[in-house]
Amino acid sequence: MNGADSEVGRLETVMLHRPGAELKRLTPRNSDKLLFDGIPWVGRAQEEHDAFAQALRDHGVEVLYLTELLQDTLEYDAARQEVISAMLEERQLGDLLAQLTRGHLEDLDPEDLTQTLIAGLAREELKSGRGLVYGLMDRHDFVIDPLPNLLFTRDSSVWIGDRVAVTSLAMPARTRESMLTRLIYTHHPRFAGVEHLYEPWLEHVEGGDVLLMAPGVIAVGTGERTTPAGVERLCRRVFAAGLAHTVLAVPIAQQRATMHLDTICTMVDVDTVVMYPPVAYSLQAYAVTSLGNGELRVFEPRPFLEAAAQAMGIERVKVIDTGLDPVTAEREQWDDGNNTLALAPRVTVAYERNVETNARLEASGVKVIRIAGSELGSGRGGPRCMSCPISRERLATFA
Ligand SMILES: NC(=[NH2+])NCCC[C@H](N)C(=O)O
Repeated sequence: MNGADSEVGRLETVMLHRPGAELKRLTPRNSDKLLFDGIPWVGRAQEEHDAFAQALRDHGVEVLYLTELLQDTLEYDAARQEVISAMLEERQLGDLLAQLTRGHLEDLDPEDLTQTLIAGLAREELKSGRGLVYGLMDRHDFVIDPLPNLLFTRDSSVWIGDRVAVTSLAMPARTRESMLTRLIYTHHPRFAGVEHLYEPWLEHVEGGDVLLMAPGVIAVGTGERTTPAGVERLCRRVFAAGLAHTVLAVPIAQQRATMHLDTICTMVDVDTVVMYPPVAYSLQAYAVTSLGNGELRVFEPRPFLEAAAQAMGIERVKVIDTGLDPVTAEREQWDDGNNTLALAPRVTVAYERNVETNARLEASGVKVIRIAGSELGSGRGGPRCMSCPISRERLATFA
C-alpha cells in the first residue's frame, strides 16, 4: 500500500532520481543560482548514486526512478500537453519564442521530452529560432532551465498517510520540480486514485521540512524554505483529511546550512533522533491541533523535544549523544551527517564521510549503512534528501 505514517517503518518503496545530463549544465557562473556548492564530477556522482540505490535494493527496498515514471507518464497525450503548457506559462519566453519552443517540445518522443524537461534546453539546442527574445539571448542561455536538484526527491513530494503532498518549492531554481512530480502522481497508472494533500500553487512547503515523528504526529520546519503560511495551510489540510492529531511547527534558522528541518534532525528509531548538537535542546516548537471546522488551536512554544514527546505519548524523545566538539559537529552537519534515511527502526543509511557521527550512531546500537557522497554531497543533500519514501510499513493507526 502506498504511503507512510512514520520515518522509520520498514521502507518498502522509494522514489529516487539518478542524476544525469542536468548536472552537466552546472558551471561556476550558475551553480549558486542552481543551489550547488561545487561542480560535481557527473560520472562519479552517478556511480555513488547507483551504489546508494543498490544498498537500498539489498535491503529489500523497491527503487522507482523518477525519470522512468515521468517517461511512462509522458506517453499520455493529456500529460504531455499539460506539462508543456504549464512550463511555457511559467517560463515567460514571449509569444514567438514560446511558440517555437512548443513546436520543438511537441516533436519530441516521451524519452527525449523527459530528458529535456529535466536537463533543460539551451538556446543553441532549439531546432529553429528567430525573433527578438531569441536574438537577445546568448546561445548558452536556457530556454528551459535544467533541474539539477531533482536529485533531492525528498523535497518535491511527500507522502503523509495514504496521500501525497505535492509540494510548493520556494527557490526559483526548483519550482518546476513539483510540476513534474504532480504530473506523475496525476497521470501514472501506479498512482491512480491517490488523493493529493497539497498542491504546488499553495504557500511554500518542502518535503525536507516534513518529519513524520509518529503516527498522528508531524513536525514541520519553517525557515528558508517552508513558510509560516505554508505550515498553517498544511495543518489545515492534514487535519481535514484526518491524517494527524498534532502538527509541530518548528522554526529553524533561515540559512543555507539549515535549509530544511532534516538537515539538523532525522529519526533513527520510533523514539530516537540524531540531531545537530548545538540546536538539540534549544529548538522550539508550536504544537498545533484541530478545534474542528477548520479552526486551529496553537499552543505556546516549548522545547521541540518536549513538545514532540508529549504529542507522541512517550516520556521522552531520545537523542543520539554525538558528543562532538563544535567544529566537528559543524563540519559533519554541513556534510549532512544528521541527514539519515531509516530503512527500518535502528537501520539507517548515512554518508560514510561523517565518521564521528556514524561512530556515535553505531555505539548507540544503530546499524549504519554507509554510502559514498563526495560528489552527490556538493548539492548539499544527504540520503534522506535524495529519497522520497512512497511506501513504508505502517507503525499503527492513531485514530
Ligand atoms: N531535504 C533536503 N535537505 N534537501 C536538500 C536540498 C539541497 C538543494 N541543493 C537545495 O538547495 O534545495
